[in-house]
Amino acid sequence: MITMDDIVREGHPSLREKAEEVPIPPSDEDRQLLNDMLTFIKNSQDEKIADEYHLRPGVGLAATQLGINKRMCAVHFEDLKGKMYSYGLINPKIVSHSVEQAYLSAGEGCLSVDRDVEGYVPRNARITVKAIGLDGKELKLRLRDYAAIVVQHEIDHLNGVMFYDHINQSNPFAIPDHSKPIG
Ligand SMILES: O=C(O)C[C@@H](Cc1ccccc1)[C@H](O)SCc1ccccc1
Ligand code: NI
Repeated sequence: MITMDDIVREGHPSLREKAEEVPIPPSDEDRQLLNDMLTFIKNSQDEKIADEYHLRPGVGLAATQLGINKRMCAVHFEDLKGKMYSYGLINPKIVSHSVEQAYLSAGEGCLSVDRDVEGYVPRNARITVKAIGLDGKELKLRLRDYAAIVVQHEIDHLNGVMFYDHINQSNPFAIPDHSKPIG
């Protein structure tokens, strides 16, 4: 079972590495790891389990946050309209995106960052992602707003990018052009 002890924190080199593509078809070991990552996120959202194992609630997790240099991430969340997203993504790739940007009004956090970092994180408002799913089949996701933000946060982790890299350092709450607040 993955717990917070398995999640590397700021300063760990894995968070700044570009992760390696996963060989396709994914091995049973890789699929098991990705399933364990998805289970961690679900557990982190279960009050009883999260309390018992001291899990920080999360909506996504990337393999690089476990110190594992593989292009895999998992997401499990409801968007602001109540639509459920629950995916293990292998070799995810953003194949197209909107010019329009979006940012979470509350800013972002990270399970690998044990501090609050204030400021807006501008991201693409709409993205199309291609990946291999947990079942080993190709999948294509068209995501917008909150869902697009979560998946971009995770794909960033696979490229060694942290959410605060996107924050305007001279004015963290500057509203980027062509961007809209979410939440
Ligand atoms: O560190 C991670 O990758 C997991 C993040 C993902 C994330 C944070 C902010 C915005 C989009 C994605 C954790 O989920 S941070 C904690 C959290 C929990 C619920 C909702 C938002 C953020
Ligand atoms: Ni993160």
